[in-house]
Amino acid sequence: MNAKIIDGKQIAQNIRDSISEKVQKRIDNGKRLPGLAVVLVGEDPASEVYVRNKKADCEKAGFKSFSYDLPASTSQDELLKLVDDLNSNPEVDGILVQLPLPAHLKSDLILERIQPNKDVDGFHPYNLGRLAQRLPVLRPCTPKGIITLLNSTGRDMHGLKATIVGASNIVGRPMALELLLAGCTVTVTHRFTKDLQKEVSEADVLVVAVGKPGLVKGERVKEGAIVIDVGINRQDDGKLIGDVEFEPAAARASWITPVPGGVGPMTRAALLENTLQAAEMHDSE
Ligand SMILES: Nc1nc(=O)c2c([nH]1)NC[C@@H]1CN(c3ccc(C(=O)N[C@@H](CCC(=O)O)C(=O)O)cc3)C=[N+]21
Ligand SMILES: [Mg+2]
Repeated sequence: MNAKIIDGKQIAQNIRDSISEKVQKRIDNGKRLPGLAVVLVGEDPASEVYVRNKKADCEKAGFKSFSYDLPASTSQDELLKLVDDLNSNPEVDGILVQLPLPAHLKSDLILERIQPNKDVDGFHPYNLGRLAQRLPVLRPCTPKGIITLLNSTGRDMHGLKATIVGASNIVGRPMALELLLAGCTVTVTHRFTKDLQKEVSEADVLVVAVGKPGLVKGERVKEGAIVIDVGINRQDDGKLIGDVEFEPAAARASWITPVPGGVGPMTRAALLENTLQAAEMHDSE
C-alpha cells in the first residue's frame, strides 16, 4: 500500500471559497457581516503567527475582525471584563482567546466566561457537553476539521477502530467524542498507557496529537489505516514535521495527512465555519 495524501490545504481552500460565497449572500440579503474577535495576551512568537493568520483568514472571507493584543501583565479581572464586553457586543459573533495564556491567568475560568453561542473554539463546557450528548452546537475546530478530512476519503467510519494518541482538552478528548459520534470504536492513549505501539498497530483510524516528533513508528501503522497527524514540531532547520514517521507510515497507510498542509489549515477553516454558524444562530435571536 502506498498512501494517498489528504490535502488539507486544498480542502481548507474549498471551505473558505464556499464561506466567502455565503458571506456574499448575507450581504445581498442585507444581513450583517460575521464578526470574529481574537484576543492575544502576551508575546509568544508562535501564537502571534497563528493569530495573524486567523485575522487574515477572516478578512479574506469577508468577516469583520476585531483584535485585542494585550500585555502579558493583563490581570484576570481585566481579561474577564473584555470577554464580558465582547459577549454583549452585537457585532461580535465569535470570541477566540488564544491559548496558551500566561501562567497567572486561569484559562478555564476565562473560557467559561465566553457566552456559549460565541464560543467558536468549542471549548466551553456547554459545547463539549452538547458534543458528548450527540447534540453538537459549536464544535472544537481541530477535531471538526479532522472529521471533514476523514469524510473526504469516502471511507465509511462505522465500526472502524479509531485510536487517538494524546488526551488534551483541545484535541484528544473532543476528537474521541467526534469519532464516537461518527460510529468508530474509540481508544484514547495518554502518558499512562502501557503499550502505545500496540494500540497504534490496531488502529484503522489513527489520530496523533502529542507534539513529539517520531512518537509513532511508521512500521507500527496498520496496513490500510487512515493516519491523521496533528503534531506540529519545528526542527532546527526551520522545517515543520509531525508526530508520525511520515515515509514508513505512508508505505503502510491508505491515506495520510502531511505536515504542514494537513490538519493545521483545517483548524483555521473550521474556525471560519464556526463563526459563520454563530452569526446564523445570532440572526434568529
Ligand atoms: N484558542 C485557541 N484556538 C486554537 O485553535 C489554537 C490556539 N488557541 N492555540 C494554538 C493552537 C494551534 N493552532 C493552529 C492553527 C493552525 C495551524 C496551521 O495553519 N498550521 C500550518 C502551518 C503553519 C506554519 O507554517 O507555522 C500547517 O499545518 O500547514 C497550526 C496550529 C490553533 N490553536
Ligand atoms: Mg484555531
